[in-house]
Amino acid sequence: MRPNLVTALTTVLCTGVYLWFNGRISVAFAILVFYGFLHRESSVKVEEKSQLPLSDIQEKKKEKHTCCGGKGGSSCCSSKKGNGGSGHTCRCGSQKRKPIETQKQDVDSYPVAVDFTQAFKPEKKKKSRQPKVFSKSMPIKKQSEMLKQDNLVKSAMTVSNETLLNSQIYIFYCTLQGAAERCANKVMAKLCTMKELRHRPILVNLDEITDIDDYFVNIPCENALYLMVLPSYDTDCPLDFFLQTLEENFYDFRIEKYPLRKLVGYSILGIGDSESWPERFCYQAKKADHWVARLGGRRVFPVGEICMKYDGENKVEDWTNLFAETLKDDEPILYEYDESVEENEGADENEEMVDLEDIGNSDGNNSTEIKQMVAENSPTYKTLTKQGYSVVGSHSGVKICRWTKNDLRGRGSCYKHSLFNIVSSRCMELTPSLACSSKCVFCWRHGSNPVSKNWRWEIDEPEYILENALKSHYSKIKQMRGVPGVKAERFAKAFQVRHCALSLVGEPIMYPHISRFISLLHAKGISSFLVCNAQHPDSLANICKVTQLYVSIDASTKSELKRIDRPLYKDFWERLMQCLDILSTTQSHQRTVFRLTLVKGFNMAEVMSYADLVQRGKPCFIEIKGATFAGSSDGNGNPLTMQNIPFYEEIKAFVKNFAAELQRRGLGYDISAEHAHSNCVLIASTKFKIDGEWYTHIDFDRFFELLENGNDFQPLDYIAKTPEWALFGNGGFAPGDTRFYRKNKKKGPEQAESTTQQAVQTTGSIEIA
Ligand SMILES: Cc1cc2nc3c(=O)[nH]c(=O)nc-3n(C[C@H](O)[C@H](O)[C@H](O)COP(=O)(O)O)c2cc1C
Ligand code: SF4
Repeated sequence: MRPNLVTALTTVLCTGVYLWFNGRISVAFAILVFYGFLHRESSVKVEEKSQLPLSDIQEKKKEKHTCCGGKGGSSCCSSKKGNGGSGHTCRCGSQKRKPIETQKQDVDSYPVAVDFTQAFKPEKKKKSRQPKVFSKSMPIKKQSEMLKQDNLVKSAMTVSNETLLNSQIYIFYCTLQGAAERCANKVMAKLCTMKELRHRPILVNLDEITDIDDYFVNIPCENALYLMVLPSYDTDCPLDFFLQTLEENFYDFRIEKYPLRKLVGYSILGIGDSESWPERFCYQAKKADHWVARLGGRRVFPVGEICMKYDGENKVEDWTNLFAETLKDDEPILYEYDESVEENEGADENEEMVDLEDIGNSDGNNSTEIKQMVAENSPTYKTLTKQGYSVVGSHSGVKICRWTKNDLRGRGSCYKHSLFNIVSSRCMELTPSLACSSKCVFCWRHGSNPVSKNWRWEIDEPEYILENALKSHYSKIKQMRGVPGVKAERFAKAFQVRHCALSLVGEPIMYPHISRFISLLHAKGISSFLVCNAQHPDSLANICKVTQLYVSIDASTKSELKRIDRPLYKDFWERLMQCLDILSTTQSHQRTVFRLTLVKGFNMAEVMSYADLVQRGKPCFIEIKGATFAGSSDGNGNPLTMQNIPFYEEIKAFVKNFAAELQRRGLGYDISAEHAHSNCVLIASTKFKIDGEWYTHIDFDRFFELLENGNDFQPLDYIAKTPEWALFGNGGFAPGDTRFYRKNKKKGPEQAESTTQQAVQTTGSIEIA
């Protein structure tokens, strides 16, 4: 039964009963009319409800019980008619509703979907837009910790713990042609006139620094401020190594993240040539600026970019004056680095990951990306050619050594003749890599040849190098025909090279195709003497058969080796140890030689630790030679003076001690041969002493025979007897040659030795073959 019918029947029944008991007709009529009115209202509502779907009905029921949370609106507990109602107060805390028109405007101006999930969380503190200012009292260490935590490394305001005027300014420069040095001196002169500066600036040639990390990982003092005067070169230059080191330090996980944060600040003055290199104008100064900032440096003055072509020095003066003014201002500085440089880094990294062998096989299209080691228009090229080198291709060099010239004139061969039977007039001195991974103090390099840990240049094919090296060598030999005293027979034979000393300068084993190159030499009947610096164990382990394999042992302890070789690798000592192990295992089939170059005051003190190295590497021979003078210490990064050059007597004393120590340990070595003229003595394994006679010489014909046979062979398989004149105690000068003495020098054994000393020293040259 429908509810309104029941109500109607009940109403009519009640009205009838009321009239039965004498009720008044007018009242009964009024009741019926009132009922009729109510019935009509409720029927409309029931009709409306019956037209809604069930879900909507349930929704409406829910709405009824929802609290508005104090916001008001259609679901408000106080609202009777939803959105249609107006003007009443919400009991659950809602404010008075706004008129509909105002509501409409608000809806338009808010996001359509509002996320209330955060609405009841505690309100977040708004991020301050003010840059952070580190107060002076905050220690630097704490600053850097804060920066790490806050990730606030790209941009922040900084002040230093020290005033700029109280800083110790270091003016670094790097130069090839002298302009940067002149500018650095100018800056120095200006700063020295500043009375407010409390410390006199210090001028430092970047190329003379033994270890860049001494300044760019560790800081020399607490109040250091760096100013760098840097040129740019689009060819290889020493600055490449500096920049590479900064970058490597940034990515080196062993190094504290922001080592240069300890600086009071830094600024860079770039010099270049905007007319000739518009695209790359001052690019290396900008790169240095980027990496110093990435390493935590605080730029106190913008990078100078000065074109030196016109009026450069005056512009440098203007920049310096502004820089000097800035030193008087200790206001906070915004720390930032240039992110655009970083964006390109990915590309660079990918380039570096290109397989070296692939580079060699490429069609040359990479030339825009991969530089030439020594490009024809580079300052290095000019320096090398001035010094008599012929640059072959882009990374190899040949030079006729002075012993080759001497031998052509019948004045004696180099020490390798008396020690091993190499004839100097038939020897070509060559390097397939002018670059090196060390900066030895006795090297001729004068700070201009490329340095790098690994190969990162274009690669020339071995065939090309050999063909052109021989051409260059022969053309230099040809020039000798007019020299007085040249012996016709030796001159003719000199056009058939029989030996190749792979040393000269640089590090030959860095050349990626070194084994192929050696095999080409052998195919032409040229014996190979490969000298390596014991820093590339992987290449050493893979090297092919060599006539004689040298490893330079320039010092016997880690600290001495660091001081004398100035190696680029941080793990240089471990690398040396690995190389020694390779010599005594994988490469024990080779005729191996330790080469010691003795430098007084650097590496002559210890024989015990040298003996340790011999015990480990078990070489066939130990060649001990006094260093020769490579020029003054004046500006070329070479700290040696004449005081560091040992006399032959000192060399002999060292060798005797050394041999005695080896014998005391029962290692089976003894002194065998010498070449007094070169301050050189040979200690050999007693395996090469057969029936009481030394066999340190090489039978070259036999060596090639064995190679051709293709079977494995050992050093003892191609030995020859050491001639009498070469044995230790006999001087090592070959009969048939005429000893040449300089004017006003007396003859005789003792005098001859000291004359040698003088002759070698006055030439200022260095024989490292
Ligand atoms: C081979 C060569 C390459 C150069 N490459 C650039 C270059 O890429 N960008 C630049 O701004 N200047 C370049 N320069 C100009 C030198 O940076 C400029 O002459 C500078 O003053 C040399 O400084 P230095 O005399 O101290 O070596 C180059 C100069 C030479 C000789
Ligand atoms: S010094 Fe070296 S390059 Fe010169 S002749 Fe001797 S081995 Fe050859």
